[in-house]
Parts: sequence; C-alpha cells; structure tokens
Amino acid sequence: MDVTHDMNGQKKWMQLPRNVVIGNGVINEVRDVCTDLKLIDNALVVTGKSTKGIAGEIVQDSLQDVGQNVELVISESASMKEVERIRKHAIESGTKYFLGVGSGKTIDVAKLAATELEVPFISVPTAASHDGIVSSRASIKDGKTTTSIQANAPMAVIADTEIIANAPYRLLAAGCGDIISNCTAVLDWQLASRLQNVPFSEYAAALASMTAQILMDSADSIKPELESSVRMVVKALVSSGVAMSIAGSSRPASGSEHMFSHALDRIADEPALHGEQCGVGTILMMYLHGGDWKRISDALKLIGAPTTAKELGIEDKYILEALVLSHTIRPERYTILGTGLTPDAAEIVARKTKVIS
Ligand SMILES: NC(=O)C1=CN([C@@H]2O[C@H](COP(=O)(O)OP(=O)(O)OC[C@H]3O[C@@H](n4cnc5c(N)ncnc54)[C@H](OP(=O)(O)O)[C@@H]3O)[C@@H](O)[C@H]2O)C=CC1
Ligand SMILES: O=C(CO)COP(=O)(O)O
Ligand SMILES: [Zn+2]
Repeated sequence: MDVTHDMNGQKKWMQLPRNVVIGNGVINEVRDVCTDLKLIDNALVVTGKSTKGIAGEIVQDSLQDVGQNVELVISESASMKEVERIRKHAIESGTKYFLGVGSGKTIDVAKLAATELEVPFISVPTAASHDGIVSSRASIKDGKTTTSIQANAPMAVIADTEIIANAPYRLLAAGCGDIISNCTAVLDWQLASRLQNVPFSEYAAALASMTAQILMDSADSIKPELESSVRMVVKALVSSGVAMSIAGSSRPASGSEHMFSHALDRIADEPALHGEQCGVGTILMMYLHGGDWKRISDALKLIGAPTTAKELGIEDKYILEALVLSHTIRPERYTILGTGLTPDAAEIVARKTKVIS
C-alpha cells in the first residue's frame, strides 16, 4: 500500500518540498528561492542563539536588501510554549511566511508555528544533525517528554554546505547516526506490518533503507570539514525526509532505536545528540533483530560517531534503564521490543554489543 496516512490512519496528501537547494554559498540564493515561490514580503526568521550570527542575520539582510519586511526572533527551546510565543509574535507582525534558520530545535519550532498559522515554511539548516531539516514532522519537548507531531513539510530546503561543513563535526556525525537508524526502523515496520497489519509503504521503506545502506557503504569518506561529506549526508537526510513524507508518518526512519533515544532523553541527566543516541540504539536493536549489528557499529566508528555509553557521555545504568523503558515510549508503535526487555536481557544486549563494558 502506498497511500499516505496521518497518525489516525486517515488518508491525506503527501507533502514534499518544492525546491531543495544544496551547495556552497547557497545561503545567498534564499531570496531567489523566496521570489520563485512568490514569498515576497513579511517574513519571520526564527533562528538560534549561536546560529543567528552564522546564518540568521545573513538571511534577514538578504531579504531586506530586496525590500522585504523581515523580523528575526531567537528561539531557545523546542517546547509548545515557545511555539505559542512565536506564533503570537507572527500574528502581531503580520507574518506571511517563516524561515527556520539553525539547528533541529529552531527548525521544529518554526515548522510547527507555520503549520498552525497555515503559512509557508522554509528550512535553512546550519547543521546536518538529523532528518527533521526536511521532514513533515516536528519534535516538541515539554520537560523530559518528546512528542512527534505531523506538520507541513518545508516548501523549500536551502542547505549551504560551506556553513554546515564549518559546524562542529559532532553534528554531522549525529546526522549519519539518524540515517543509519533507518536500518532497524524499517525492520521494525516490516515486523509490525506482518504481525499487526499496520499500513506499510514498500516505496517509503525501500527509499529509507537504501539511503542508510549507501551511507554505510561510504562511511570511510565522511570526514570533518569536507564539503563532499556534507553533500552526501544532506542528500541522505533529504531522502529520509521524503520517505517519511511518502509514508505519512516517521515509521521509515523511526523505530525501536528512536524509542531508545527518546527514553534516554527522559532519564539521562545529560542526554547526547538525537542522532548519536539513535546510532547507538541501532546497534542494540539490530542485535535484537538478529541482524549484523557489528556492521552498524563499524560504520559509526568509521564516521566518528559514538558507539558506546562512554562515548555518548551517558552512564551505563541509564543505557540499561532506557532499554527496559523503551517499549513504553510509544506503545502504539509495534517494534522488536514487543512487550519489553527484562533487566537481565537488557544487560546481555548492551554487553554483547559492547555498548557497555
Ligand atoms: N522534526 C523531526 O523530524 C526531528 C526533530 N528532532 C529534534 O531536533 C532537536 C535536536 O536537534 P539537533 O540539531 O541535534 O540539536 P539542537 O537543535 O539541540 O542543536 C545543537 C546545537 O548546535 C548548534 N549549532 C547548529 N548549527 C551550528 C553551526 N553551524 N555552528 C555552530 N553551532 C551550531 C545550535 O546552536 P543554537 O543555540 O543557535 O540553536 C545548538 O546549540 C531535538 O529537539 C529533537 O527532538 C530530531 C529528529 C527529527
Ligand atoms: O527523528 C525522527 C526520524 O529520524 C522522527 O521520529 P520521531 O517520530 O521518533 O520523532
Ligand atoms: Zn531521528
């Protein structure tokens, strides 16, 4: 079946970005892209504290240069309260479209505020840390709880490879972890389709898993400060985002390994980056699937992404607790975790895969 469903299983339109611009210096093409999309006035740039100076102000200035009214607002968290604050700001200033310029949190807040106001949204990532830069999903965090919400996909994605190559390499390596996690997400989806007859899209699943395989095959060419690496990762993130749009859910890119990451977000004192945790979660869940978990671990190592609790900066006890908690995170999403792991089973998987020692 290859129709798109929302979270309630109702049919809805498949949303894809219209323009995807990837390359060196393409931040200077933001205004041309906006003109092409007939977005000619009253923009709201949502950016982050550090990314304001890296890209937010460049976008604001270049749109002002062509006579647009552009406001800029800094977003510091991805909470619902923050979405509400920015939505109100947009209403008061007559915003006609949003640009999310920055990292994952910033893009999610801008994406959801734009969805609620039913105005276009343009994604301008300054890091390739996960596939939310292109997807029709927004992750909202309230306290320690993360909620994944269906939103409108960006109308355009403008990824400047020079800016992204200059971002801390840790963010790009995390993006690779998020892509590699498609391996177990697709296995979980196939399992749920066989056991519970959940809606399954062959096209979305094939695209998501092929994207992860290509990246793993090229793992030794992903290096810091290399624009060619950034291009490869951004294209893979776009493919993952498209797979989610085809599916109408995050199923092709989020399974048990993401549940493990969401569990860590809830319990760890200082969680690591989303993509880093998903990468380690993929090693663990591939072991549970009886698959080649070592290949996952080797690819992450080649890229320079964490493969152990120590490298994540998370205590072993939280890894074990998260493994036991993971199946409760999203009970409606059937995965290899089934009804859950016992504490002793969690310890075996974590030790065998060398995630803890
Ligand atoms: N919508 C979706 O489908 C998905 C959403 N998510 C969500 O995204 C968030 C995680 O996003 P992630 O990007 O990993 O982390 P963050 O959004 O937490 O960003 C990490 C840090 O990187 C900084 N940064 C970004 N770009 C640069 C740059 N070029 N140079 C220097 N610093 C930079 C940010 O600065 P600044 O302070 O300016 O922001 C921020 O401090 C979570 O809330 C997660 O739930 C995750 C996966 C999918
Ligand atoms: O992170 C995602 C895909 O990589 C989105 O998944 P969630 O639905 O788990 O938030
Ligand atoms: Zn993810």
